[in-house]
Amino acid sequence: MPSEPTIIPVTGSNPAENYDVVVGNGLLGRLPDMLGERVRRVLVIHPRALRTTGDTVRDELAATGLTAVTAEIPDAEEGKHIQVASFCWQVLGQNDFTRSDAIVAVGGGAVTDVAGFVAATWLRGIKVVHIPTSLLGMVDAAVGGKTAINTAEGKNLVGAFHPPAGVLADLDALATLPKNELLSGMAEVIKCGFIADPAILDLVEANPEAVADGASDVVRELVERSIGVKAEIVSSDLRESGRREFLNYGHTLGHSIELAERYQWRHGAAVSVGLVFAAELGRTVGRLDDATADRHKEILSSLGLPVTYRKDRWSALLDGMRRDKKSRGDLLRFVVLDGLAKPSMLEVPDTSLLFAAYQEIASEPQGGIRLSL
Ligand SMILES: NC(=O)c1ccc[n+]([C@@H]2O[C@H](COP(=O)([O-])OP(=O)(O)OC[C@H]3O[C@@H](n4cnc5c(N)ncnc54)[C@H](O)[C@@H]3O)[C@@H](O)[C@H]2O)c1
Ligand SMILES: O=C(O)C(=O)C[C@@H](O)[C@H](O)[C@H](O)COP(=O)(O)O
Ligand SMILES: [Zn+2]
Repeated sequence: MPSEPTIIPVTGSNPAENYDVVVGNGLLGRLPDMLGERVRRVLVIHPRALRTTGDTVRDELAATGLTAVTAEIPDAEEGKHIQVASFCWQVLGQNDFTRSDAIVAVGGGAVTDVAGFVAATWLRGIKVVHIPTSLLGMVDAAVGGKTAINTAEGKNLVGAFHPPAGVLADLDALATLPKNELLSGMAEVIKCGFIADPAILDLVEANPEAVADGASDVVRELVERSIGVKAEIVSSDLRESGRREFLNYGHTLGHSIELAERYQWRHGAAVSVGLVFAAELGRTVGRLDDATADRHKEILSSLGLPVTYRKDRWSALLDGMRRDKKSRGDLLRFVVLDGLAKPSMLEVPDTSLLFAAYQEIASEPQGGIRLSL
């Protein structure tokens, strides 16, 4: 017997920004209702790797009488490029998409980010529904309305806040997700554990095998708890004027590593190192206790996620971190913990503090683990 879906509501400052994140199995039949009655044309954006899934979604929509077309885009970070957005704008234009039409994103976080960006910009904003197919997409990228593409200078440097009309997190998709991708998504799950819901950490530590099995009840509970953390935070601060910054825990260094690695590391792998760095920074400035700081390295490495980064890249990493969105002028700002589930901001005018924390995670150049396909 398939279990009932769980519905996690996200609210905005006006009712047009309210939507549901549905978690469960076999959810595709809910898509037409989520799109709403006025939609006539739908563009399904998917990566090459998920052509069959994209076609299934298109056919399902066409069977309900909608005009449904697909746009196949490059896989992973190669999709988060201005030329890919431009290609999607061209498809929308050639198919006469109006303001009452919609986009459906089918794929991992890279796809929901770029498809969300296309939806935010086409005619200054049309509806988007996300169908995340990776763990990371389900627990993080598809929820909250941040959309983005990368530029040569860094990660997510161009984007908009554009909440979806709904999210279908269909756990059946995890059946084909490679294990390293599932574990990469666990970095964001663990982030949620450290910033807001320590029960997540207990669950991961108590169930090492189930965590690596996308069909397990433990994974479902982790998905729901992580979405719960994100939904609660973005409902109170969609445009990141305050506590939404806490969701960026581990990302200041993480994004800089992704750039330094020319996006050959998965986001979750880079965030894993970034989380350990942020914990060391918290410890270095005397805010975070040893046990909680050490727990970062222990739990992430128990999943095979990387917790060190090559020591010869510091200067490039520092350069990349200056372009982090939390920076203000010359001032670098980091999310640190004052204790478990007590995130706060740390302004760092003196980069020697950062260098000291970096020494705690620095390894010989061959020491990094590559979590890419
Ligand atoms: N907008 C946000 O709030 C937010 C939050 C977190 C991360 N992100 C972004 O999300 C991206 C990372 O997302 P990701 O980890 O999903 O990476 P991804 O989208 O690059 O997908 C990883 C790989 O998994 C494959 N894949 C996805 N679903 C699959 C499935 N069901 N079966 C088989 N293969 C599948 C993809 O084709 C790709 O090769 C980054 O660009 C990151 O910046 C955005
Ligand atoms: O939703 C948020 O806010 C986050 O920071 C979640 C992050 O996991 C995510 O990677 C996000 O895309 C990072 O945003 P950015 O503003 O640092 O580009
Ligand atoms: Zn992230």
